Amino acid sequence: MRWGDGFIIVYDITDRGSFEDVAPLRSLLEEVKKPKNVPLVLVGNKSDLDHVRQVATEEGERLAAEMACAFYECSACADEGGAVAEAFHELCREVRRQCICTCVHMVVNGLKPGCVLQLEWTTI
Ligand SMILES: Nc1nc2c(ncn2[C@@H]2O[C@H](COP(=O)(O)OP(=O)(O)OP(=O)(O)O)[C@@H](O)[C@H]2O)c(=O)[nH]1
Repeated sequence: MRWGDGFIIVYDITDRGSFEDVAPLRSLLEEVKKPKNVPLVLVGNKSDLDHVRQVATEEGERLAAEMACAFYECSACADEGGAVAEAFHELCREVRRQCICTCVHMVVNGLKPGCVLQLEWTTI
């Protein structure tokens, strides 16, 4: 988990336990990936199984708002609306936004002596 410019946290909308694991997982990410504000997208998977849903869409939206990240519900099995691809595209956009913010911050505040600037992202 030490490598990665951005992360998608996926829970299963039919499994409340997986939703409850999101917040601790996010805290762990923030701890491991310093500085803060890791580019993140929250995804509720298995939206085709609405009849056995245990997590409401609004709960996912609320958690994403608390985590200040984008939120999608999708189905890996029936991705008719293209939400899976959109979640990945949004993560790439967020990585770019934060990369630009880091550059602006360093230009405004100056590079500290001995500071190593490593910027990298992968084009998909
Ligand atoms: N109906 C439905 N099934 C899915 C979806 N995504 C994954 N699955 C199914 O869920 C099962 C577990 O999928 P895995 O990819 O192994 O994921 P996992 O992390 O082991 O997930 P769980 O076993 O559900 O905790 C498989 O049978 C998948 O086909 C989805 O969007 N909709």
